[in-house]
Amino acid sequence: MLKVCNLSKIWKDFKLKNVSFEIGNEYCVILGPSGAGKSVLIKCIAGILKVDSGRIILNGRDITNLPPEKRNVGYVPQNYALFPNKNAYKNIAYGLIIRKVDKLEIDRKVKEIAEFLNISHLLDRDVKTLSGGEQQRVSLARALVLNPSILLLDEPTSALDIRIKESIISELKKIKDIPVLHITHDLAEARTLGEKVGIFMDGELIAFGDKDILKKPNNRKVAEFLGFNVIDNEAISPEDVIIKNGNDGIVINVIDYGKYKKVFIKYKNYLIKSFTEMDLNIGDRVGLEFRNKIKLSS
Ligand SMILES: Nc1ncnc2c1ncn2[C@@H]1O[C@H](COP(=O)(O)OP(=O)(O)OP(=O)(O)O)[C@@H](O)[C@H]1O
Repeated sequence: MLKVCNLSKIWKDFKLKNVSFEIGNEYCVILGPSGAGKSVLIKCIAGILKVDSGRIILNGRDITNLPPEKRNVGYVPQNYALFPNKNAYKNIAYGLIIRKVDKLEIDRKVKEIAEFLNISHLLDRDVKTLSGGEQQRVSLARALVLNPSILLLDEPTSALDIRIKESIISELKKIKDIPVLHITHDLAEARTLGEKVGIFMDGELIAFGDKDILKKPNNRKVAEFLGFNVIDNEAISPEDVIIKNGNDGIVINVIDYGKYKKVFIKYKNYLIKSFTEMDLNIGDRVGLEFRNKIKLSS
């Protein structure tokens, strides 16, 4: 279990402010826009950045001031950070060699983890010759082979195309027996993987809980970040804005996704987003019905 209590890291132009949350052996996705401080948070937990205040407790052990190698965390950075002059096998084995694990045991562990991540056929390859998705798997294997008490993933799929991304996501779903903390700006990833979900903005964790928080935002900032329409103090998902004949608003933009369209409608002083299969054009007048309104606390 990971317990983060009142964590702060302060620079002149950026502050990570009193971040607190807890995760058990579950998959937690922290979602936030670029620059929110997600990488700073994960680097503090990995021990790459020193915190200014607060505590990090992993399985009951206070790791706040321990060096990275003493924390037993598996950290997969955004750029994978593989050793370019070693093959995949040596990259994966590196941490075990440093720990002076027996050679035969290293071989067994490397092969076992390579099989788990479907990279057995790549072990002899120089990592420079591997694709982004393959490098990503090697980096993941290098972290997992050390039996970490937690896996920290910094935007693990951001550099991958959609097909590779889906296959990495299915590998990530297999990790069950340790907490996984995955940071991303991709809402779809949070929906697919997150058992727990956090929303991080301007250095603050502004929402945290079960993945239901993605469907039921409790405040305006969260609702807007998740793409909800916000009218007065209510949030309405674009799927819950029903377009019909009438004269409530005027279409100001249409994005055609083939089977359906995303439509932007000027309604009173608001810009409303909705999806429709109707054949609408800019300038059309439409009627609107709002379903499943969610009351916002602020
Ligand atoms: N060593 C540092 N010194 C000063 N400021 C830093 C340092 N590292 C990060 N920052 C600042 O902290 C802020 C948050 O950066 P961070 O990389 O955590 O964002 P992020 O949410 O991970 O964004 P992205 O999704 O783009 O990676 C940025 O404004 C960044 O410039």
